Amino acid sequence: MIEAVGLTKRYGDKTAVYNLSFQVRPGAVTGFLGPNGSGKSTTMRMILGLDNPTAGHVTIGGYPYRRLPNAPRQVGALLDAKAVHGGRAARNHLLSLAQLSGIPARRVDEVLGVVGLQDVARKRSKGFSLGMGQRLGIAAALLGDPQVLLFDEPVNGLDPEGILWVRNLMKALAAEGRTVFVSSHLMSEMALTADHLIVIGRGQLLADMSVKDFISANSADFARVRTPDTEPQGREKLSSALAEAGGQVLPEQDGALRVTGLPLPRISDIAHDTGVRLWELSPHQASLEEAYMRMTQGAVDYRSTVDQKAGLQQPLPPGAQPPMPVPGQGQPGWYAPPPPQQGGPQPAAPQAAPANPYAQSPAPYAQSPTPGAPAPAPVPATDPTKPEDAR
Ligand SMILES: Nc1ncnc2c1ncn2[C@@H]1O[C@H](COP(=O)(O)OP(=O)(O)OP(=O)(O)O)[C@@H](O)[C@H]1O
Repeated sequence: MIEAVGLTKRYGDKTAVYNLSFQVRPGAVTGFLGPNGSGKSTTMRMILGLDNPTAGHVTIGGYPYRRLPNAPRQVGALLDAKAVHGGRAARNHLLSLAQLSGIPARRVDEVLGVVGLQDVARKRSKGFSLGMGQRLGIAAALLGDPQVLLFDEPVNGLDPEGILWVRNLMKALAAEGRTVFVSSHLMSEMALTADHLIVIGRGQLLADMSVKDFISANSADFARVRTPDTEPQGREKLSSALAEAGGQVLPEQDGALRVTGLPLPRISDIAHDTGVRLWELSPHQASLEEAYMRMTQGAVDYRSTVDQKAGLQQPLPPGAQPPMPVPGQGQPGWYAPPPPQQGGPQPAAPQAAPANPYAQSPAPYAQSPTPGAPAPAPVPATDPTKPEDAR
């Protein structure tokens, strides 16, 4: 098991990871999600003892990585597939790693077979495609037959067959009782691969829960309603009637309406009463992708101006910082409407820059996983996560 407690990393005045506490348990694939620059790689490097935390600590099987007995046999990692000596043949690269860790040469041939590189084993890796490089990195991670595996973006550059192979490999490793911690940007892939999710934004924990709970906690059930394209006035009439009845109505890009807060039979009755014909009335639940977008929308460091122009993101006033998202409280956006207001938290209204957008209370789904675990680092009076530059 991997356990992080109050993990914090600062580079100068940049806080890459702040007060992160979580556990990664054996026998499951745990997905590690977060927008670009949210601190995933930094966290993985601290787990592997490649970076020292500024505060807090992280252990594997109860030990910091550097004090773990026989670490290469216990922990395998793929961090950067390009970090290989390109002039060396794939097999020689693995052989040198094996020799350093006292792993027999036959294991090298075994893992080459597992990742499907046996036919190019004697070729120099500098000629490898991105996908072949990923496979070689995965082979290196598997070399010591470790119980704990970390993969940073393992499907980068893989074709659909390669992605399926990685998915099955991760699941098989977890089914053998191993601890599998895998970062990815591909939400749809995580939905198919991971059992559990740890989501971070700007270095802070946003969610620590099963994939199923993540979706139901963050996604909103909604109805898609479509009126005949030839009758735009019917669409307007229905929108007003639905809003009057307490529904929230948002236009979809294809001209349909996205309605929350009203059950399907009620929508049907309202359409009937207003004399509007329907071409579609269908129930939907936001996907993992949508739930993730909703949760991290305020924690994205880099966003395209084109997204704003296309209405995919709420434009912010000049110089304003987006508010940090609070799980369960959606932020207005194109991806999914706010959840129905049934006594739950009210969705956040579009906001100009709050005085201190990052000084939020802990996310409701991000409690420390271990009751009685050591208290995380105290929150300093100054805001440590404030980015150096306005993005
Ligand atoms: N060695 C370093 N020196 C200074 N800043 C760093 C260093 N390493 C990371 N950072 C900063 O810390 C933040 C987190 O970076 P990190 O690479 O951990 O994010 P990430 O979630 O892995 O991003 P991505 O998904 O884009 O790979 C970023 O703002 C990054 O610029």
